Amino acid sequence: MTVTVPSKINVHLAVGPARDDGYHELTTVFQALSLTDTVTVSAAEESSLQVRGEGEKAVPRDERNLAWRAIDVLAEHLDTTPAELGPVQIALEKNIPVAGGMAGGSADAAGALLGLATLWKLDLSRDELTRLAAKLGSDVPFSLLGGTALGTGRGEELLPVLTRHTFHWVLAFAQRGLSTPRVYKELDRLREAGEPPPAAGDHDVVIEALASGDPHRLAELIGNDLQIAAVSLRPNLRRTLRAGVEAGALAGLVSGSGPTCAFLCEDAESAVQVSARLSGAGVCRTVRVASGPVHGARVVESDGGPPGGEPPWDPTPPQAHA
Ligand SMILES: C[C@@](CO)(OP(=O)(O)O)[C@H](O)COP(=O)(O)OP(=O)(O)OC[C@H]1O[C@@H](n2ccc(N)nc2=O)[C@H](O)[C@@H]1O
Ligand SMILES: Nc1ncnc2c1ncn2[C@@H]1O[C@H](COP(=O)(O)OP(=O)(O)O)[C@@H](O)[C@H]1O
Repeated sequence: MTVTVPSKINVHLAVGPARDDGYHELTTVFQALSLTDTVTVSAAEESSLQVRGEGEKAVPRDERNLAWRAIDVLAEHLDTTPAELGPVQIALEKNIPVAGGMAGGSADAAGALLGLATLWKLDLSRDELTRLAAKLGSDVPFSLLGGTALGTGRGEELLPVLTRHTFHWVLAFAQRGLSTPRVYKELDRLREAGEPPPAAGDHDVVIEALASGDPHRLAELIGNDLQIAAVSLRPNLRRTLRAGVEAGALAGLVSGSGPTCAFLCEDAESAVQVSARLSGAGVCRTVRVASGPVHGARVVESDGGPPGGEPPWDPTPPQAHA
């Protein structure tokens, strides 16, 4: 059973104060991008986890791996044990940077959940799968859903946003990842020390700009409250952000908690040009071109049965209005 899962960027990320449970209340606009991980799950004699590709050495191979934890979450939901469900082999083909603010671990978790639910022919509704996804992490429900969505709560409460237009992005991967909790803590620290002005404005206008399909309009509105914290921890991100715009992008921002920088480009051709210039600028480890929105976790190859091209749920959930 093979599942592809998108990465994400937050075109808008407004961070509220820390809650009693340690999470921050968010208003965010997610967009799923064409840079994807592939998760393959199969019944095996013995359980195993293989990881190949981008950042493979930095990915945990034990029970800390989010894809692996999907087994425990499914077993708990079914009131059984992983041993009862049977040994499985999980293989991750990674393209999404590890600890890069693009939800790579979340993507693998969503892919494993969908893959295992399909492999084991579990009768789970979309809502059930989404609830299980939220147990694995705040971003995992979005990795399942994909597209463009408004996220609230800790990021797990989603309202899909209808967008007919494709946007073109250039992604600058950094040498090393950044820890998400560390970046949230740094924002708290900066706020205690003097309240940096919010970078993210009003989400409604961002959704309108997405609906208009006009990248120039969107470029003026993208913003991420975590950017100042990521830049405080990695000051050289300032140079990367500047270099993307100098290379011809309309605007750039840190993706989620960073350190990946995402640059919005006028069109596909411009994205290729910007990526070539940015590669030559020597301000990051790797440059990739991606577009969005794309669909969420999707079974692309199943053993025996027809490929489950669409998720096994109602494809038209309620939508936010632009
Ligand atoms: C910042 C964001 C923006 O989409 O993405 P990434 O940069 O990680 O991709 C997310 O909020 C990351 O979501 P995710 O990576 O799933 O986080 P979780 O595993 O749920 O939480 C990890 C830790 O991040 C902090 N956290 C996460 C979400 C949130 N709303 N408030 C928080 O303060 C908490 O310290 C938590 O213990
Ligand atoms: N399948 C996975 N792929 C990548 N990282 C994983 C995975 N499972 C667990 N992790 C852990 O989660 C951390 C955050 O990873 P990731 O989801 O890639 O970044 P981010 O939260 O910045 O989007 C990593 O540093 C790694 O230790």
